Amino acid sequence: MPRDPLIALVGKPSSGKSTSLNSLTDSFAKVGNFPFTTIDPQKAIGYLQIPCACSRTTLPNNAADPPPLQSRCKPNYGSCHNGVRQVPIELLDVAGLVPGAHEGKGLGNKFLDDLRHADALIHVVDVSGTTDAEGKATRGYDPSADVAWFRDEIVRWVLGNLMQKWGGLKRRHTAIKATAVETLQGQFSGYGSTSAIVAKTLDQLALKQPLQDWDNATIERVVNTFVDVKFPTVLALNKIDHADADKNISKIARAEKPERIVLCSAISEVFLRKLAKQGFVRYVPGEEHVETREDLIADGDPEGGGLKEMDEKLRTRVENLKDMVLFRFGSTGVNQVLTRAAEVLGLVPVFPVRNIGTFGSGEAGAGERAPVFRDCVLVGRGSTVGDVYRKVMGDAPMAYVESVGGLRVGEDELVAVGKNDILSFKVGRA
Ligand SMILES: Nc1nc2c(ncn2[C@@H]2O[C@H](COP(=O)(O)OP(=O)(O)OP(=O)(O)O)[C@@H](O)[C@H]2O)c(=O)[nH]1
Repeated sequence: MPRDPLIALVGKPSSGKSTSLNSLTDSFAKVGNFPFTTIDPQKAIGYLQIPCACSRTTLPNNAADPPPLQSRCKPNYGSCHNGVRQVPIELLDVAGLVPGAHEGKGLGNKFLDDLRHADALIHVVDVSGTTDAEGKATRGYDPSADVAWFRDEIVRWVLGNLMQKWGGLKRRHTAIKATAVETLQGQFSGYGSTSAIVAKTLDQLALKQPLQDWDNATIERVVNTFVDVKFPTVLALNKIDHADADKNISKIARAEKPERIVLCSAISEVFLRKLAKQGFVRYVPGEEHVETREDLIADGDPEGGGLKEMDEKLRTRVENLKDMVLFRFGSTGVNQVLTRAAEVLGLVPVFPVRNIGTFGSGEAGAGERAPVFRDCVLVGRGSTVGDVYRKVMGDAPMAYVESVGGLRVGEDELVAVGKNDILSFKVGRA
């Protein structure tokens, strides 16, 4: 059965991992329950924001069905507000990595061990340049170096392990006439790899020589590509509120693909949520607008929305944060970090419903209409209808699967956003 996707937060000490994790997990919007039964202390629950199926669907044969489906969207897990759904997703908090980790420096081995479970990484980079490679306080450090050495540590770890065994592995490969995918997967399964991941790695390289003829440079290319395929990474350039951040952001942005980069200020998000909880501001996580009592009074509400008055110091901090982060960058960026990680991972949200005619699951209360789209599961790119069936229904025998309009879909069809992503599963004999 496909397991739930897992995104790991990684980075050197003091880059802001804990603060980022807090800002991602302490969602003060009412988010309800989550579906993961065993929570280990290293895991936390984040909420991925996606457009909900309720925002794009009307009931078949009754396009004008009142009330709109959005008002009846009641997720079992997470929440849905105005068609934006927050879907729970597991995050892994990984120990800080320092250069030399592949030789066991710092918490190196523990870090690399933890990494095996991750499907994608969020690399939290301190873009202010105020911490050195080991996380010690400094000024003027170049954080683009972190991006390079960090990946290099993972590559050297995998490469080191592979080279130790290469001689024997090559002999066995030739003796049993294995394919390159079989031989490499035998070595890479320990990193949570699958044959599909190894096959994709080799496809990308399109190597001409057979495995037994690979030279060291070729093996290194294979490992580099494998690391990119197995650990797709988003760079969360954190601490953008800091005055020194701008020049560092430009340097990294010039060297990296734009889709890999997200700018964020985790501390600003944590601060705004705290102020909102304490009743000083109105703030919806992830949005540009922060409203204070003064703002609301100026807008004509003499009660100032019931918000508390801030002292001069607090007011100045909030105004600075608006200028330095929200106006300049549009938001604190933390929600986009997760959205981008889900994108690089190619996650597809699928909505299983009991009744494909009404999109409902469960019973309506007296005088109420049945709730819709109660469930949403996240599956990886390339997942089939059958994969989702097994994830949701386990080993129960499949009779058939229906998509919108009552159309039957085959087990091998791929699920994709807007296509076969609302499904109803029927158990039993076809
Ligand atoms: N200016 C600024 N400081 C931040 C931001 N995020 C975190 N910090 C500060 O950076 C320092 C380190 O943050 P942590 O979240 O503890 O970093 P960490 O990566 O978890 O550190 P370790 O636990 O040592 O691995 C703290 O003093 C935070 O307040 C940010 O967005 N802006």
